Amino acid sequence: MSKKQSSLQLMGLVLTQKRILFFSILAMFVSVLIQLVIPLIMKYIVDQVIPRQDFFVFGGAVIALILLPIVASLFAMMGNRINHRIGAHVTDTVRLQLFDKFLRLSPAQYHNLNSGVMNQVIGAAGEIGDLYITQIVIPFIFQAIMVAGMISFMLYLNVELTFISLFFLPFVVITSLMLGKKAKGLASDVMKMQTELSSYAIEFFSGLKSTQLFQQEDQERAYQSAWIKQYRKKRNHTFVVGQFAEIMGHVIKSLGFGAVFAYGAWQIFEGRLTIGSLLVFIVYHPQLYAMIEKMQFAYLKTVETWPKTKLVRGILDIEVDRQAGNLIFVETNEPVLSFQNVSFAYEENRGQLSGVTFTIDKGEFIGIVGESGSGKSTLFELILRFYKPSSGQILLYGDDLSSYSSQEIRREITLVTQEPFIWNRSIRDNLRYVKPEATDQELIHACHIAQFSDFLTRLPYGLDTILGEKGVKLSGGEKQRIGIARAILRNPTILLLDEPTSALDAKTEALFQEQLKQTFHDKTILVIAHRLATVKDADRIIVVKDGGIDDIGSHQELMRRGGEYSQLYNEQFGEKEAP
Ligand SMILES: Nc1ncnc2c1ncn2[C@@H]1O[C@H](COP(=O)(O)OP(=O)(O)OP(=O)(O)O)[C@@H](O)[C@H]1O
Repeated sequence: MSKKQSSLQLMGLVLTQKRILFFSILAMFVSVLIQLVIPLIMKYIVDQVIPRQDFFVFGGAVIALILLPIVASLFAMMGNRINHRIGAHVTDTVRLQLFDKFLRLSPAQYHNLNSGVMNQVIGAAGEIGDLYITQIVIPFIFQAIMVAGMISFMLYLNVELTFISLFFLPFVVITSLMLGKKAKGLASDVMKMQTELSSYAIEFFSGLKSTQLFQQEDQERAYQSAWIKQYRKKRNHTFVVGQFAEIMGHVIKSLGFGAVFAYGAWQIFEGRLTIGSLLVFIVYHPQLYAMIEKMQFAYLKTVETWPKTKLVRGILDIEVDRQAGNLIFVETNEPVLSFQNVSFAYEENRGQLSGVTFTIDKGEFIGIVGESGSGKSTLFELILRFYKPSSGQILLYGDDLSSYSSQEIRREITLVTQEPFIWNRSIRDNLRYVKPEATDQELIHACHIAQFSDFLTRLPYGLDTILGEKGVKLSGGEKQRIGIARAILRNPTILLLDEPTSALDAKTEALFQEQLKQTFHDKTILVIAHRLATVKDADRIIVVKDGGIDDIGSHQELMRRGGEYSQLYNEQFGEKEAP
């Protein structure tokens, strides 16, 4: 999507409210018209009613002068209320659009985003809708109408005096443009600092234990205090720029007012202008500049809001993969999973896989081993389509993985990681997260296979026990068993296990494996493990080395060949125990 299209989207959101926008414009227009008419009534009183001493008309005109501003402000209020509704609509819609986009980002995309960006963007959506659209964009339209109306009336009354009044206008424009440039740079710096703080706030509590353990409280405090100091400096600078714009506005307005008054008086002396007309100019001139000041403010705010609008647009413009889809894997005689000369790198020269080729048949139990950082988890990331291979093909039942949507793939393939994510909700909710319609019986059955039942029965609130943020109230092994129970509930065609039992004791792990093989006897299971005992009984073991496949075979075959696997095995169990 091009930038032009997404910026149109924002205005498009305003236009979806065109019915109420019409009433807002109407209300503001009536208010503007009344305000423009008031000085003309004053002119009429001064030039015609007072000289005629017509007290009846005078009384009526004075009542109109009192009532009209009240009516004008009522209409303005009505317009503002509608504008707020439009702004709220824009905010809500943009927030939801952003959230939908966040939900669809791939790891490659969100790893590049700072974690504070989410806070910033959600806040920015509020600013764009509530402040920018409501208080800047829509009022700007009326201010422009009002300025045009005033200038037309002024020209009609006296051309020379109008030009004198407008003489100072270019100065306002020049100051705005100059200050706008400065304000834009400052706003961008302020936004970057706010994003930094949001990220820091997110990390702060996760890292607090380490901070205390390594006694780095002073360092954290120093970081905060440096941030506060720098932030205050930038904010002060922004404030000074704003104040400078205000002062310049007053100076220009006063100079203009003096010039209009002096030139108008001189024209009265010469009999070329009535007192009433000068009165109109005296009222219009400050009003005109007040409107222009507001437009200047709108410009500066637009410039200030620009980095945030750009950020929101940037997020909305990120292209995401096709997510939805209802294709079902059709089991064929083809291997369930096949890597054909697959290569991939997260970043240039980082985390490379190259020329990976292997085939897995339905119902196989496959172990994956290799040194830390060799690329084992990356294989799973590619299977689940969190990343795409840079070359080669991954086939599912003979079809290229790219012909399935990510939803279709993740419906059939499930991953259990070493540290499953736990929500600060009950055990029931954490389990049902993967299958909302699961009955308690199903949950208990899954917990039984995951060797979690004993723990569950010891809890006073059972499935209703709340687990704390990120599962802080659970041990590593308990968290892993929740992860395993979730996978069992999903009942996938292919189960990927990435060190799912690393925190379990050997006895519990053996019990779990036995249960797993029984329950998933017709499914394909791939297990990554450092502890070779976990995969020793697998049908085949894939040995990964430096981003490539070193060897594939059963435990006995690999031991006989005496390669990387036998070395790893001997390191763990000693030469004596090797078969
Ligand atoms: N998101 C990422 N961006 C950049 N590089 C990454 C990313 N994730 C992993 N890597 C790199 O890719 C390489 C392979 O990582 P991977 O997690 O697949 O290894 P592994 O064999 O599973 O390691 P371990 O046994 O320690 O879990 C590593 O060098 C790692 O630093």
